[in-house]
Amino acid sequence: MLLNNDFIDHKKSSTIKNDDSNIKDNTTIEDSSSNKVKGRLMQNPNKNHKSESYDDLKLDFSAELFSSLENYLPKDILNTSRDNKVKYMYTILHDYLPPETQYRVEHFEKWVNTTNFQVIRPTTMNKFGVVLDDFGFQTMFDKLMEGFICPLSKVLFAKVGGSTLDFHHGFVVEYGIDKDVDLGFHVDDSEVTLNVCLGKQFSGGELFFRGIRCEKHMHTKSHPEENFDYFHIPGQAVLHHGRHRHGARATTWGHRVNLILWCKR
Ligand SMILES: O=C(O)CCC(=O)C(=O)O
Ligand SMILES: [Fe+2]
Repeated sequence: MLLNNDFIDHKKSSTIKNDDSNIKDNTTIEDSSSNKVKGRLMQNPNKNHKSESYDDLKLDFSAELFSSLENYLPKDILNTSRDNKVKYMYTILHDYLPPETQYRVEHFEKWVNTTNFQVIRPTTMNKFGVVLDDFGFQTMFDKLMEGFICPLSKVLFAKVGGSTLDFHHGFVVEYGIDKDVDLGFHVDDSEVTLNVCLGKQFSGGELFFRGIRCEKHMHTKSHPEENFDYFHIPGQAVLHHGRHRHGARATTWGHRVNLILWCKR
């Protein structure tokens, strides 16, 4: 599942009210006249609903994501125009992944490196990068996991309890000159992983995937159809099964910073 980021000005979202019960989350949305409204998703998808296609729109997040999220819209939004649904969903997505987050993460990473502050490195494989959960990101990650990753994982990663994720390990990884170069072949210590490319300019750094395996079969051969390279693009993210074997190729030029959220239960 790929997620992406460069579209509508969410402040233009119109005021939308609804009184559905069975509400998953209360996200405050600000419209152009600064009225506070609630953007909400249902706890369970509407199974009888056939989602619209959003392929023809130039969206900030992938069209597929909008089609999936549509099933979780409250009834009174579900029956409105496609434009209205897009605005409503976009506002919720924007709230969970605000662009400011990217700057906060980068700033924190720089501060750690310039002050030589002692931090726990995210995994035994990284010499650079820092764990963010302990530095004020806990609530934001809780919200991101609960309101955004769980609904998607419930559908995409049901076998590993996608909807019951309740623990996360969030960190940034950094690659480039004087930083890490690449990342070896591994599986994550997670059920589901969100990997967001924060920037900046770089060459290389592709993720190579080699099929899902349990711990015991981690080193078995992959089949050709399991081999897949994912090219990072700043502002885009990939959500993958934690046991999907992968690694990151060398960042051959520039500076790459990614935000990783390992979600567990
Ligand atoms: O460098 C990347 O984008 C991947 C990082 C990763 O796989 C991890 O930290 O588990
Ligand atoms: Fe990983």
